[in-house]
Amino acid sequence: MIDLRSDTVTKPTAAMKQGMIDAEVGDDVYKEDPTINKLEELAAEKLGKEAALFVTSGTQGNQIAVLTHCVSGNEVLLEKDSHIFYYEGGAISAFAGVQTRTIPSVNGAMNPLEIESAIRGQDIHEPETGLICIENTHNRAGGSVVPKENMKGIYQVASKHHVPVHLDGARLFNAAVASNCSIKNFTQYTTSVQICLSKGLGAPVGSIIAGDHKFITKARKWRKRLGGGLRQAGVLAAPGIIALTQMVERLAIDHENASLLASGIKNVSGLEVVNTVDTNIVLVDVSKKGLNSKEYLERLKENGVLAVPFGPSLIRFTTHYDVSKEQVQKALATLNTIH
Ligand SMILES: Cc1ncc(COP(=O)(O)O)c(CN[C@H](C(=O)O)[C@H](C)O)c1O
Repeated sequence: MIDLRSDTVTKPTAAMKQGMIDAEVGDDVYKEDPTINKLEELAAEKLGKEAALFVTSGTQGNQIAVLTHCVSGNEVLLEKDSHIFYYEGGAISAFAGVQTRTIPSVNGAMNPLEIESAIRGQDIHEPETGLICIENTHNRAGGSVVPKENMKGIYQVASKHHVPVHLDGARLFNAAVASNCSIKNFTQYTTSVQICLSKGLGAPVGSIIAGDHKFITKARKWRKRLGGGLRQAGVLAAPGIIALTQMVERLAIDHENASLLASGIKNVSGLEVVNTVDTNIVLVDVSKKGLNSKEYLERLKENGVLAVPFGPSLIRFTTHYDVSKEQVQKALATLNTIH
């Protein structure tokens, strides 16, 4: 099977597995796991923040950030197709007791003026705006890079109104590599940031959230309340260290493979690439094949290629560490055989 469903399917490298075996461990609830401490220090430095916290997933990281920034009854401004809104099971309301107010975007970039006009709280009838969330790269926009200038504009508006900004940076390293710039160019315009170790960076488990010391202290308590207190989890932090130190630059290969896939699909009749391929995601409209996305994916699976539905006639291909250029070329040959 050529698995293009998601970069979440990446398996740990041999170096990561060896690191897991060799990891020095301790009880992280007492902050005594040296490998987790090393990962958190490394991540904080790379993200340009005072402190960081190792969490079990991007969803947990995002939800802990909302719980830490907000109080129940707050309103959270976020992009209308963002992961926090679209894919986290309503956790933002279930756990934090906040309401969401979605903002449209162009390829994930929301208009700072539209955000400013949505900020509320002065009137007795209104909820206070507790948080503004950005997503970069933007998954449902096709892995688009949200320009740092746009993030700067949003951060300036948020700061003027004393509202924190949380960045869902599940694929932020993809944005930095695609933009050929330091990740701090993006994180400088955030109060807190979540990055995934377990997607394109290849770690088996986990994410990092980062912010100032006060934020991370509160976030650590929220993680404990959610049953996320880790014990000898250095065995999982070790591959995370390798992810941050050895797996970033190679994301460019995933981007090249996505561009190769997209340009090949342009020659397949009945298929239409609908996103500008900034990073490792290709969105394809299959409606001209006379099939819906689920039917088309079934045909694909029968022929050894996996992808995911992204709408009634839209499918998503995601390139990653475990799919080679040759496998992308094989997948293209398969796409040419499906009618
Ligand atoms: C932008 C963004 N933020 C957060 C998350 C959540 O990360 P996890 O909870 O899966 O670790 C994801 C995962 N995205 C997954 C995928 O793309 O296959 C699915 C949709 O949940 C994400 O794309």
